[in-house]
Amino acid sequence: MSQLHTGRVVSSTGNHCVVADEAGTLQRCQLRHRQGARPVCGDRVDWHADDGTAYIEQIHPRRNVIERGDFRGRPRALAANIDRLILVVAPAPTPDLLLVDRYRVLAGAADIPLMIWINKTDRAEGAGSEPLQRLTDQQTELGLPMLRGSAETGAGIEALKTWIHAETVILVGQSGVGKTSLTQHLIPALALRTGEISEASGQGRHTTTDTRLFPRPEGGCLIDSPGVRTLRLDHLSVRDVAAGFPDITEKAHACRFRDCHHLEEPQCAVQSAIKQGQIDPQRLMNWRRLITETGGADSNQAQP
Ligand SMILES: Nc1nc2c(ncn2[C@@H]2O[C@H](COP(=O)(O)OP(=O)(O)OP(=O)(O)O)[C@@H](O)[C@H]2O)c(=O)[nH]1
Ligand SMILES: [Zn+2]
Repeated sequence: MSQLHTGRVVSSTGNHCVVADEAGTLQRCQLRHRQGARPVCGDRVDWHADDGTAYIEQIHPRRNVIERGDFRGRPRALAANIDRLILVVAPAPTPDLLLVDRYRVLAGAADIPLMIWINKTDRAEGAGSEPLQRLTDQQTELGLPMLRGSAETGAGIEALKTWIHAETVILVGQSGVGKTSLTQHLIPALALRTGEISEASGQGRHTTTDTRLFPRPEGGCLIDSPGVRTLRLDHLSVRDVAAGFPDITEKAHACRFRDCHHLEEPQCAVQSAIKQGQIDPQRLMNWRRLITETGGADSNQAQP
């Protein structure tokens, strides 16, 4: 048997994938065994060449994996062995706060720290919008990291680089917020296609259609992922949702009823915290919605 090589998956279609070695040399590989886990972006794999074809022999155990629900709600792995999830938002398109909460839950369930990067600070449009303000207030109240800047002007990028340093970081978020532009800015040698509308060709926007990992010259890796409209979390548990809402979960301990739904029960500590401006009422709405989606015991009463 020829030599066994080890590398990191930079892109995958399931049965086929591209693997990078330490030096960044790319190798197209295919799966030897069709059963079992499919390699995803960020996986470490062993491969070896056989009759001119490179085969994946095994996927190394994953430190963590980001899974989202497919159209039927079944979990689908998106990326593995991630150090940090960067949720990119922008003044425009308007931030979707339910989507933000979905990502907070997803990151918590995979045990990956989440930070928010507010992009396009060079643009006036939408800069003082209510959703963006709410989002930053929430992030501050939750004590979670947040940075801002521009992939266009480079503002704030140095601070972002300090955060990323040698980590494997995935950029996620709505379409058009600037994930590919940021990737481009952080790895200038790349020539990626961003959602610029080409006047000359009139062909409209190019958007990212697959998840791809790019090693950074300074160390670490950046994963660019396609923009999403929503994120299904049916495969997660009520406990995962609760962990994504520490503000609500902590207050709920002081509710009079242990099974309080934080609706109109007397002495509800969550409702009091909302009245005192300590919790954004939208967080409670999103909590209820996600608890229902994950099939919580509360589901029949926790309808929004
Ligand atoms: N003014 C300004 N425009 C930006 C900035 N970042 C990205 N854009 C523009 O926003 C548009 C969308 O950028 P992309 O990088 O393609 O966004 P994306 O998040 O990768 O989008 P998808 O691939 O669809 O998920 C492009 O026209 C970019 O030039 C920024 O910081 N400032
Ligand atoms: Zn309550």
